[in-house]
Amino acid sequence: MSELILDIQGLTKEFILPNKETLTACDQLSFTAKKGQTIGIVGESGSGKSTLVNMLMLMETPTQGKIHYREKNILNLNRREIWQLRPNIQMVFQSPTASINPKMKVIDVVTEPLFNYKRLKAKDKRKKAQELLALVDLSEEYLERYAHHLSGGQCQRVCIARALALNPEILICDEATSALDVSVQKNIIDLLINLQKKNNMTILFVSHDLALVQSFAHEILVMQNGVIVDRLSQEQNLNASEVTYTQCLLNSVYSLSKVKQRLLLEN
Ligand SMILES: Nc1ncnc2c1ncn2[C@@H]1O[C@H](COP(=O)(O)OP(=O)(O)OP(=O)(O)O)[C@@H](O)[C@H]1O
Repeated sequence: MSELILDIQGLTKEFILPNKETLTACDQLSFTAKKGQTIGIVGESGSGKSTLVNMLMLMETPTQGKIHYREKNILNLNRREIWQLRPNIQMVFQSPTASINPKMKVIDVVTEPLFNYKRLKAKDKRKKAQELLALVDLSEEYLERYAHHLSGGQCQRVCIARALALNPEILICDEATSALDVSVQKNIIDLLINLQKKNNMTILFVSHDLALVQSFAHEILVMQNGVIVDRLSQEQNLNASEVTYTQCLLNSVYSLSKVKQRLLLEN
C-alpha cells in the first residue's frame, strides 16, 4: 500500500455570504491517500466534510490549493480531461433512494455509467448487470426491480454496484451508511472492506460517526470548523487522543450509537 493516488495540499474554500462576510468552509486542508487505503473523514455537521467532497468531485471550485490525482492537478483539467477522469473517482451518496432515478430498473441503473462511457454493448447488458450485482451480493432477481421495491440496504448496494461499474481507483462514500440502521450499516461496511481487498480501491469514507469509521479506516482525519484538528491511525487508541474535540466526538457518537443499538434490540 505505498503507491500515492491522491495528494491534497492547502485546499481551501471560502464562501461569500449574503451579508458580504467570508465563511471559510475548508481551511488549508492537506492530506494524502495511497492505493488500497481507507481514509475516514469525520466531523460534526458544518465541519466542512461535504464542501471537501464537492471540491474533490469538482462540483465546487476551491479558493486555493491543489488536488493531485496521481501526477495531475485535477483542478487544471479541461472539460474533456475531466470527462476522462470521472470513471476513476466515483461516489456513493447518503440517501440511496434519492440517488436512483425511480423510473429506472436496477439493470439500467447499474449499467448506465458503462453506456455513458460507451464501454458496453447492448447485447452484453444483462450479463454485466448480473456481474455488478454479484459484486454487492445481490442476485439477478433484483435486476427488474425499481428502487421503491428495494430496502434501504439493497438500494445502497445498487448504488455501490453503479459506482463500481467503471472500476474506479477512488471511491468516495459521503455518509453512505448514515441513513441505514445499525445492522445494515455493518453489512455495507463489510461489503466495502471486501470490495477494497478485491479491487485495491482507495476509499474516502466521510461520516459523523467516529467510532464506526475507526472500525475499518486506516487513517482518520478529524475536521472541526473547516480545519483538520486531529489525525489518527487505525492502531491508535482513540481514547488516547489529546485533542478535546476528538474526545467530544467520540463520547457523543458512542452514546448515540448505544441508543440506536438499544432501539434495534427493543424492536
Ligand atoms: N454554498 C454555500 N454557501 C455558503 N455557505 C456554505 C455553502 N455550502 C456550505 N456552506 C457552509 O460551509 C460550512 C461547512 O458546510 P458543509 O456542508 O461542508 O459541512 P458538513 O460537515 O458536510 O456538514 P453536514 O454533515 O451537515 O453536511 C457550513 O457552515 C455551511 O453552512
